[in-house]
Amino acid sequence: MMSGPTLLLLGCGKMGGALAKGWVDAKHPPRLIIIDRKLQNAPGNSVIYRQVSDLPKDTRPDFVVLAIKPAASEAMLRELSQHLGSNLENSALLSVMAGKNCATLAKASGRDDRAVIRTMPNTPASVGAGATGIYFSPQVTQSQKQLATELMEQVGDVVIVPHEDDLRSVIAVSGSSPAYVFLLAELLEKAGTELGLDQNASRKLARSVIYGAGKMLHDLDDDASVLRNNVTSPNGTTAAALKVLMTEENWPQSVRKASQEAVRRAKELDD
Ligand SMILES: NC(=O)C1=CN([C@@H]2O[C@H](COP(=O)(O)OP(=O)(O)OC[C@H]3O[C@@H](n4cnc5c(N)ncnc54)[C@H](OP(=O)(O)O)[C@@H]3O)[C@@H](O)[C@H]2O)C=CC1
Ligand SMILES: O=C(O)[C@@H]1CCC=N1
Repeated sequence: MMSGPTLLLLGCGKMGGALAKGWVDAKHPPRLIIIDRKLQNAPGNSVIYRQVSDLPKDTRPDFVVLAIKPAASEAMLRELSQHLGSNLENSALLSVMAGKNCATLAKASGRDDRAVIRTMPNTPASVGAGATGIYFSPQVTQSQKQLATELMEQVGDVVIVPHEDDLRSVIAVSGSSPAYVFLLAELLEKAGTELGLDQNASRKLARSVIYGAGKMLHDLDDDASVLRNNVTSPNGTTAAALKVLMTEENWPQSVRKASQEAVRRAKELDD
């Protein structure tokens, strides 16, 4: 990695906190300055302030990382640009927010031509196993692109997308979807207990299978369908179960509809 950037992280909640934890635990941790109302969320080696007005005025971040709710972002950026003045001149914005496009964020930061890196990470970043989609606005320099890519690669896999709107599809595929996987863990655990297993045993098995299947998908090159077929003995138990799940109106339709709903909501948030 090039010399570590200074990050000003706005918001250290679920996503900002996951990134901060991932970065602090990474091989080349960036210098982390955090603004969050809940002061207790800062991981070790970072500096935290409760609000923009507490930040030293000579702070010169390489990246302002926006991890607050989209609705709060413009006001916070306006306040930051007034507070830091010319010290914000060369900073790029790095948004992880599901909403607010590059142009809106640049404008709120006081410069229409501000470099904006829009990303869509996910909470597995907290354990270095994240997946992030990145879009670079035309103003982002080559060295900013490299720094931002390396930064997100420290907490997982990175995909760079050519169009800003592609980030909505990234939200559907990897931003929101850890929640579906956690839901699957909940449902498997519940099904196991309903079938008579002790709850702790069911919980352990459900969590372990998702980890194991995830590790195979991560470590092996085989298509997911090949891995699925390897489990599916002809006329066996898996075939019987998949007959239910793979019926068009069950998982295929549900996953398609859920993805479309995530994209619809992302469009609403994206003004
Ligand atoms: N959660 C996820 O899995 C993902 C979230 N994102 C994006 O990340 C962003 C944040 O989401 P998430 O982390 O879930 O939300 P959280 O509410 O958990 O985190 C936001 C944090 O910022 C703080 N905050 C907000 N405004 C201010 C302010 N003006 N001054 C100081 N602190 C402030 C909040 O404090 P308080 O609670 O007191 O308001 C909170 O601690 C969203 O834009 C979302 O789209 C992207 C990918 C995945
Ligand atoms: O639910 C949300 O809006 C955010 C974006 C992706 C995951 N969480």
